[in-house]
Amino acid sequence: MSETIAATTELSLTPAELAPYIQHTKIDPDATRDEMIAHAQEAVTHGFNAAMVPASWLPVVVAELSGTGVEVASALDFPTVGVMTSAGKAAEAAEIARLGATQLDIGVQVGWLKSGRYDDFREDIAGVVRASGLPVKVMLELPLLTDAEKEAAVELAMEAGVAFLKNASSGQIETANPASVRYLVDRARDGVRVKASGSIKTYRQGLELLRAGASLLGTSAGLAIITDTGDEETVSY
Ligand SMILES: O=C[C@H](O)COP(=O)(O)O
Repeated sequence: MSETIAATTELSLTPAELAPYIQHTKIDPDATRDEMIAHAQEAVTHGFNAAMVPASWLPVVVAELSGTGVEVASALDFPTVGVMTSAGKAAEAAEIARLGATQLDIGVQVGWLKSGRYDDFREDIAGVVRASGLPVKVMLELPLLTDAEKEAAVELAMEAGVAFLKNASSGQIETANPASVRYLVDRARDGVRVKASGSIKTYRQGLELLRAGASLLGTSAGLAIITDTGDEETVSY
């Protein structure tokens, strides 16, 4: 996995050099077996950090990526994000690990946080960390939270043992932006790192997020990003 990048505006990478930071994501519900295999092969060909795929496609993708060094990531309780029971999440997490994923993204129960159920919120995440034994990336859905809830969510997630803090699950919640990345980077400790996610579509956008301190970029536009020459493109958040 890529090393943490110190937040710096000096970071200079070509579009192709962003590949080792990109989690190449394919979560379309109608993706076919051939498309999932092609997706895995793209991850190898272009040197992406990981192929991120639905759990139901893990057997196919794990077989395709065996011995390549490309991480196989999956997500549970997605795209609904957070609403499965804690027991259901833990069971699915164990199954995802058994199927050969090497990383796992998970939603959080935002409503429990907002209801003050902090112990339940933490244990919901911790149960997945324990059951999977995998590095867990927690999707915090920052725009849905008040300032106090953001502070609590970050702290409780780290207490639960996550490996990565992630600003949001998708662009429907938040377009990944440097301010959210810096917010998480400033609070991450004990080796916890930050994954940026949500409508990352251009090279310039990806580079800005890495400069803000993100260690990984989750995106379904990996191919477009590494071939993007749009230096002049402006990014609005
Ligand atoms: O973590 C990865 C996200 O699901 C990426 O989705 P997106 O490219 O549609 O924003």
